[in-house]
Amino acid sequence: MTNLELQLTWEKILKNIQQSLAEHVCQNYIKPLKPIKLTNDRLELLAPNDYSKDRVKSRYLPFLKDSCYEVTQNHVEITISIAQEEQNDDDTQKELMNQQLKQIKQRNRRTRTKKKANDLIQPTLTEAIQYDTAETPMPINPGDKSTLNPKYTFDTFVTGNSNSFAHAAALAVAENPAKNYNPFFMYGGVGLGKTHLMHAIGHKILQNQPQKRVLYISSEKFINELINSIKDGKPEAFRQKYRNVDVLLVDDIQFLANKERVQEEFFHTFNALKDANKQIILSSDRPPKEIEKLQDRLCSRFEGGLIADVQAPDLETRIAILKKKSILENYNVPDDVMAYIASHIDNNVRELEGALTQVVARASLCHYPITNQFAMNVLQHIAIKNPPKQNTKIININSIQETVANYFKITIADLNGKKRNRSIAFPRQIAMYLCRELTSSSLPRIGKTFGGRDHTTVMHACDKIKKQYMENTEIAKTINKLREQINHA
Ligand SMILES: Nc1ncnc2c1ncn2[C@@H]1O[C@H](COP(=O)(O)OP(=O)(O)OP(=O)(O)O)[C@@H](O)[C@H]1O
Repeated sequence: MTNLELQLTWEKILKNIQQSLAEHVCQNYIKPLKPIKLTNDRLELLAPNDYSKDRVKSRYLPFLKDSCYEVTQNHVEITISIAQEEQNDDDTQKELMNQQLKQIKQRNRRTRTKKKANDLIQPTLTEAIQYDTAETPMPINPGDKSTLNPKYTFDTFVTGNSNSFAHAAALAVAENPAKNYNPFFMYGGVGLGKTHLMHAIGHKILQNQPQKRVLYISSEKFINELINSIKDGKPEAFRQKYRNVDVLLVDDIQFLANKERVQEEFFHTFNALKDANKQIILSSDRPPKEIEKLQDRLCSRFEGGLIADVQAPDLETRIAILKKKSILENYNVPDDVMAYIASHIDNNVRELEGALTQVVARASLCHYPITNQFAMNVLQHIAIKNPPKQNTKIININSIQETVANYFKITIADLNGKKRNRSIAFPRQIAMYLCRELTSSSLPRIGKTFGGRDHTTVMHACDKIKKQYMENTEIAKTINKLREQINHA
């Protein structure tokens, strides 16, 4: 089982257990558990501490087992251990943070007042330690692509009205670094492709000039390295690294807001690179003027080059992005499903791609065909912020039974009854299959509604109808018609 599959299955288990346990129990004891491994007979979980572990073991294990069975159809043993390392990591980080804070305070006492040192360094240090305490500046070699994501190139970037200017500007910078547009500053909302374009510029420059030193870095990492270089008493290593590159790309520069000491250092790095005719590329979630407490001298430097904004893509572009992603990832997703997803997630490409991945992963995990209805079910769980805009009918086991019974001119009592002749058994199996496909009901729940049948009967019906759906066009047509009626009746 891949990590993604494990996460998806765990999500389902969580969803299922919410029906049986109080919300505060789920929130406090079940959700903090982390799935490590799931096999046919074993689920390994990590609890955040001893207390949680004991509580879950003594009170909630049967619920976890039941939910696991409902989702996987396997009876599993559940083992819970404590996230020891994370605990240790936390302690170590706190300890390290205190040490670093102490050292920096001591050093600063020599040159600044104690109050100023605290004001300037403390927020930076605390923030840096949240990310990584082990960042130390390593110089970048000519032609080194290791800081670039190979997937983020101009070839894989889809253009539309929302990003055509940023794309054209990025391409111009990549073709002629440090000529006309220096710095190049991109801004826009979350998940709209700024990072992608930055990496694309890096790749293009290295493609044209393989000996260039190109460094992409998030501002968090930049801050970490700066803190560590101060802590280790090696500010030169930091300067060497950043001032010797040909192209410096710093992502999410808005995180420099409020961090005086980091801004100071970045100001000198910026000047050194600009003076040496090196290209600087920056991204932010807002224009320079709107970055809080950004020194005026930095703000005016950021505004001194080319600024491009990236907007949320329109529907056509969103569909094109999903098509591109499907080709790149080898997904087989019908056009109408991509259009459906694109019409429901409209302001974040990362979420858009995430939705596509979820639909594909869940379909493959549950062996369902990818249909609009299936996508709708998945999106209901993940697109809470962007609820489906069109009127969507409530579909449940009863409404499916009603449609199927009408279609085959039998009664709901027949579907739930004991008769096993083909004129009843076949519609019953189709109805079970559609319940599995169009609702999030578990096999046991479907079996129970269909006259108290066992979950294995439902499983058998679903497998059988699915096979026939693939092999027999008449049956496929019937099922498609029924789906249509269930969705629009
Ligand atoms: N126009 C596009 N064409 C193809 N993929 C895109 C496009 N825009 C965004 N993406 C994809 O969407 C995801 C998020 O994009 P990216 O990380 O570049 O966003 P961002 O603007 O940097 O967001 P953040 O502000 O959160 O860092 C990436 O996987 C990226 O490849």
